[in-house]
Parts: sequence; C-alpha cells; structure tokens
Amino acid sequence: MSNYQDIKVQAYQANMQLPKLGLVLFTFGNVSAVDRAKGVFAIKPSGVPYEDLSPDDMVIVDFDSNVVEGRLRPSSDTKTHAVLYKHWEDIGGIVHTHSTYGTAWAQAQKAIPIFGTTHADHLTVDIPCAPPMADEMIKGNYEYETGFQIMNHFENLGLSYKEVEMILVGNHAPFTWGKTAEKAVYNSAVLETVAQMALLTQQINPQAPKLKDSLIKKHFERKHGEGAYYGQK
Ligand SMILES: O=C(CO)[C@@H](O)[C@H](O)COP(=O)(O)O
Repeated sequence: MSNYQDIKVQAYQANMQLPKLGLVLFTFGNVSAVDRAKGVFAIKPSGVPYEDLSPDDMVIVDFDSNVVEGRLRPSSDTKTHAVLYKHWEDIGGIVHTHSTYGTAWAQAQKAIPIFGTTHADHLTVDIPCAPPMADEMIKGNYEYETGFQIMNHFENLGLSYKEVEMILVGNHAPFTWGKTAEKAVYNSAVLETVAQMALLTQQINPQAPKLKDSLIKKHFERKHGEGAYYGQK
C-alpha cells in the first residue's frame, strides 16, 4: 500500500466525476489532490482514458513538479498545478477541463459577466479571464508559466484565490480549485453552467445588464455570509 493512498483515492474519485458531469471528453482535463503535510499532490496520468484509470495510476508529484511515486507520466498540466499549490497555500484540489462553454469564453478571451443569481450564489465578480500566454512563455516553460499567468491575473485584478476559486486562461480553458479536489470539481461544474447561461443571456439580449449590487450581495450572503440561511443547519 502506498504512503499516499488517501490522495490517490481522492484524486481518482474526483477525476472520475469529470466525465460523469459532462465536463470532459476522451482524455481532456485533469484533477489533483494535495497532501500538505507530505508536500505532494496526486494527479491524473497524461493521456489515459478515464475508463481505464484506477487509484494506483495516480502520480505523486512534489511542488517542484518532481515525480515522487508512480509508473505513469503525470498530466501534461502538472507544472501548472504545482505552481498553484506552492504559492496558494490553502488550496487542496485543482481541476482543469476543456468544458465546452467555459472554453468558448476562454477562446473569446472574455471574462464571464455576472448576469444572474446563479452566478452570485457562488461568487460576487465576473469569472476572470487571464490574457493568452505570450510567445516567450509558450517557447519557455509553458505549463509552469501558465500557473504564473493565473496568479498574476488575480494579483492585477486584486482578487483573492480564497474568494474566487475559478479562472479562464485566454485561448485555453478553465482552471478551478478549492479546499478539496471534490470542491474544485464542484466549482468546475458551476463555472460550466454559469458560462452556458451567460452565453444564452447575451444571445437573447446582447444589451443584457449585469446583476445589480444589491442582488449580488443578497444571493452571495444568504449562502456564504455570517447570517447565511441557505440549506439546513
Ligand atoms: O490542456 C490540455 C490540452 O490542451 C490538457 O488538459 C488535456 O486535455 C489533458 O491532458 P493530460 O492531463 O491527459 O495530460
């Protein structure tokens, strides 16, 4: 039995949610789960169909992207996950998908506007879209630089990764994170449904206004504020 069995199982189970939720096709996408005490994370191997995966196939990697344990090559996006784990100390899981609607907004290089209460139930700002990667980053350490592209965009916008757990990378696709891999998958599903709703909203009414501040506050706070009353005690 591996010393990292817990995170291997967490990463495996979270990865298997992606095709179930319709967030990936073929071998697209990847999920990782971290063990902060051991300084490693478990991530999907690269290019292996979801139906062929088992917990033992998850690859254990440290925050400098060195493989610590595993028979298979880790996800091609491993360095992006490693950069985010290294610098954003509270996150426990990361997801990358090429889900259709989220990716369409990323390809259009547009943040997803906060049009409705579904969006405000989860975050109070537009879902940010980082600029596409510059040529020197693409020629250099591409996936590593993608991690910094994400972090720099959060810093430029003055956003906290603890409050906004999702981003689009321009020309590429969504990344989400959370306290656990399971929460990061939930965030990917939220991003995708909100992306679809926003696109339809703009098609129906190209001048659709964004949600007013009072409704943003009401919906976010009734779920996440001090006096939250959404759901059961
Ligand atoms: O971003 C991409 C492809 O552009 C990747 O996310 C793949 O969709 C999945 O790659 P592996 O995790 O299997 O290497």
